[in-house]
Amino acid sequence: MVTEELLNFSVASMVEDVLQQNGKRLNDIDLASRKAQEASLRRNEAAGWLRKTIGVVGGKDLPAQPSEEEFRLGLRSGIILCNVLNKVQPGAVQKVVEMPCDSVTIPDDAALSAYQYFENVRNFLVAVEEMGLPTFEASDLEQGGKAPRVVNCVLALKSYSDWKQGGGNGLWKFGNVKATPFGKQFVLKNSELFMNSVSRTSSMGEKSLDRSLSEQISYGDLGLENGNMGNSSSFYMLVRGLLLDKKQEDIPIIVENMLSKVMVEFEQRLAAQIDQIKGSLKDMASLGTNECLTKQSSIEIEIGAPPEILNEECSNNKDTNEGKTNNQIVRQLMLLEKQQSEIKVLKSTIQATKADLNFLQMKHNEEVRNLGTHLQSLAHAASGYKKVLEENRKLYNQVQDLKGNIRVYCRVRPLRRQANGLSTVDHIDEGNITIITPLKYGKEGRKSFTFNKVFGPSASQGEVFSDTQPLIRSVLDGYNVCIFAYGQTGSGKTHTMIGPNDLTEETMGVNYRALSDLFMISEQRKDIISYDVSVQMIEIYNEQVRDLLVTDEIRNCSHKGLIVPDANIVPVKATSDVINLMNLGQKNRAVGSTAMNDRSSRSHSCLTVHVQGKDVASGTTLHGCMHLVDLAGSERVNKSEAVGERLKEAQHINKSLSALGDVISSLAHKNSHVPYRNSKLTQLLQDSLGGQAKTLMFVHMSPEHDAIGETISTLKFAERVSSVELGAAQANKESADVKELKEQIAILKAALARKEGEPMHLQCSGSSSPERSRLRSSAGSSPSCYSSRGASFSGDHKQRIDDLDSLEIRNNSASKQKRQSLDLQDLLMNSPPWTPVGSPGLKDEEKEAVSGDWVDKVMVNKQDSGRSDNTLGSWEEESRQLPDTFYQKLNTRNQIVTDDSDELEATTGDSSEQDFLWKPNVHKVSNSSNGSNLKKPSPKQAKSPDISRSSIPPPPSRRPSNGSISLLPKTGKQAVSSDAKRKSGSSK
Ligand SMILES: Nc1ncnc2c1ncn2[C@@H]1O[C@H](COP(=O)(O)OP(=O)(O)OP(=O)(O)O)[C@@H](O)[C@H]1O
Repeated sequence: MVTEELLNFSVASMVEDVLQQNGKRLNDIDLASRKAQEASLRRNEAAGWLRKTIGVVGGKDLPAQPSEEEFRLGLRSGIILCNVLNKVQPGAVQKVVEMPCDSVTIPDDAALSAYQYFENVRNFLVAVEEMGLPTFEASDLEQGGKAPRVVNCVLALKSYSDWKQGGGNGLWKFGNVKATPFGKQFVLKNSELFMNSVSRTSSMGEKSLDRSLSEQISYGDLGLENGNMGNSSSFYMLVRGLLLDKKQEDIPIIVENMLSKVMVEFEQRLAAQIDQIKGSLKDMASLGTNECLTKQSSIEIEIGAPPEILNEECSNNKDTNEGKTNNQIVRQLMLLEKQQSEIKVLKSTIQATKADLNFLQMKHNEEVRNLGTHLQSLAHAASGYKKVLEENRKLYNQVQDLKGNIRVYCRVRPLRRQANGLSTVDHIDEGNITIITPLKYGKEGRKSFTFNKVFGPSASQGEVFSDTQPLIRSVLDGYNVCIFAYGQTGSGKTHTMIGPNDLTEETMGVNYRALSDLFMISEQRKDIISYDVSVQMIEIYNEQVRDLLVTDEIRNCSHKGLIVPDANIVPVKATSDVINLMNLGQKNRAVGSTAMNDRSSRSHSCLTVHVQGKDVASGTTLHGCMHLVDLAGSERVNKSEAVGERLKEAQHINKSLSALGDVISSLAHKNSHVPYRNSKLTQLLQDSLGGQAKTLMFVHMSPEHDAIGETISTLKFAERVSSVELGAAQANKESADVKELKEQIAILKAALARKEGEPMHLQCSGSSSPERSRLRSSAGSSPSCYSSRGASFSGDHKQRIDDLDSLEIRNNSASKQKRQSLDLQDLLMNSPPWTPVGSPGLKDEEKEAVSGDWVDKVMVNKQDSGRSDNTLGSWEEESRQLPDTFYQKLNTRNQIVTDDSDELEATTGDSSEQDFLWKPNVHKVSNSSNGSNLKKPSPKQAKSPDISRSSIPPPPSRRPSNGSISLLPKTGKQAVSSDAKRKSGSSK
């Protein structure tokens, strides 16, 4: 419904305005032509409708577009009219008199039968009148009659018929005629023509006008109904006033004109109104969506029409852009509304999805928590498993240590670039390595080796060293340790032991790290034990031992063969000292370029670290020694393309390495004879391989395919090495009491010497080769001069002496201890029975002798006293002659708790010649109540070849007859002076 505000005019008032404005002008309209045209159109319409209703045959007498005359003639019989009426309103004319002949053929002037004429037309007019339709006079069908009246009647009937066909609902809008067939109908006579005119206008096909008029009337009706009839009477009066003085025929045209004006006015006002609405809509669009929609719906309510109608109204202005915009806005609003409802749906979907997600997340979190717990338990189990593995490994190593096995760690060098990424290593697993072998080496093309540990190509220097650390601790605990690197040339031995050329803290090798650790631990223990550390560095080059710690030129350590004690032994206080020394040693080392390695070591190098510790509280001393050996690499001379000097070097290297192989093989088979003396290298390593040292071998392998032959033989050799049992290592410790006892012995010796009455230095200088003599004399009786090989050695006596011709390896602390112990034995052997214990009155030089080369002096003294040719019998004899008080003294000291070096066993080997094998723990002199105290040898013991069971040393008869001087460890200067001494001795 359009309110006054929105549609701010009523149809009635508008019509009134138009009528008032235009009423006067209507009179001026020239209606003549229009009247004729109008009459013709109406007639044609009436004729056409009649023909159509009655059919072409029934209406054959009436042309489609008849003239006025033709129209009159066609209808004058009344037959067409009656039949049409009956079609529209069946039974309206009860009886239609048909003409005996075709009415057209009857001439106009021929008189129709009165019956025909009267009956049909009269019946028609009566029926029409009863229907309330406009009628005409029967005479209007006669010549000179008023045909337009007939036309009006027909068109009214048509109008009625249309209304009826449209359903006949409500009022017949043109006449208020009730659609009752025959009842009296009230017809407003005054409006009759007006209505007919309207009907006519409608039937003229002016559809748009008709529709507009209908709508106007509809709206008009609404206006009237709405009570805007305050001026309806004036509107009525106005119309009546306008039409009153008009001829009846002119009225339709006047009304029509008026209506046209009304229409124009109405359209103008409506357009203005729509513009106003559009403005409102634009405002709404600029407002929020919700307000917009609210406003839109309020407008819809007010207008009383759905948006489609509004759209339709707007579409009337299609040609204007504004109309389009309006359409768009409305559409957008609808779209917005639709979107809003969709958004609502989406929101609820999102809410549901969110709830689902929360649930899923909760579940997920729960699962993650469960997994976490599970994982934790797994990790716990895994760490437990790892711990067990680690424990197993430790236990295994402990068992190995107890058995004295040589530990073997395998290290694989990274592939060379030229190898194209093809490695012979299949996989590495803790202590196992599997290599891919050519078919000839194994059925499967795979071969596995087991070692204490295997390091892959990516293992860092730190990782490699970490498993070596416990050994370093052992050195400080008084053990002898040997770490040596073995492997084919170029397999990474020097890299492991020293590091690459460009040394950094990360790339430092075992040597540096070991020394660094040594100092670190000694620093940590300094409140309990004070340590002295000294270093030697030698190399074996072409079967010659050379001192590497010399600043001028590398020199052989001996004029004849090599005597290692002559090598510089340099005290060191800090890692930096060691680094400097090692750098010097490395510089002096024989290195050459081969086809296999740019920086190939052409010698075996050995860095020896001596550690002496003294327990601050108890005074107990310990001696540890560590050999760090970087062997020269084995090489196939054809591969290394060695010629000349290099070839000679290679031959020496290979020879010494094969000698090492022989030694290992003998040890593995527990042969009684081990061929140590076959090379300088095996002599050097004799302590470590045959003694009680803790020995570790780093076996290196090159992963390239062309090295597979060497790799397999290297790994096989390493496996054999790992099977060698050396016996459990023992710490070299001696108590303060033992030390004291030794001092007493020294005093005794000094006293003895004094008693002999000969100045020792004279005897000493009189010796043609004192060192050799000493070595020879002591070799048979004591291992004291064999420094690090100290406690145990095998091989025949002759061999030992021969070994000494060429090599004397600097004694370590353990051997010093042994020597001291054996000095006691010497004393026992050589002291005359009358020698008083603890002879008083030592002179200053005697005291000096005690603290210095007392062993040499004593030995020389003994030798010169003519006892060097002692036989076993005479030695026993002499031993027995020792006063009981001496043994009492020893036993009352009750403190001769010695380590391995004090416990010795002389035994006969399988060889024809008598071997002396010094073994640990055979005899222990202890203060335990039932312990075996040092006793005077019984005659039985003396005779028995099982002298080894006695704590008494081997017979002096084994000693060389000539005098000898055994050298104690000396530091740099001492070594040089000793060397000079030796030289002068030899020249004599
Ligand atoms: N673990 C490693 N990581 C990186 N490079 C390595 C490793 N091992 C060895 N190399 C490199 O391989 C080359 C040969 O190594 P190295 O000189 O140590 O071999 P070698 O066994 O001592 O040889 P030779 O017996 O001929 O003296 C060197 O350039 C070295 O830096």
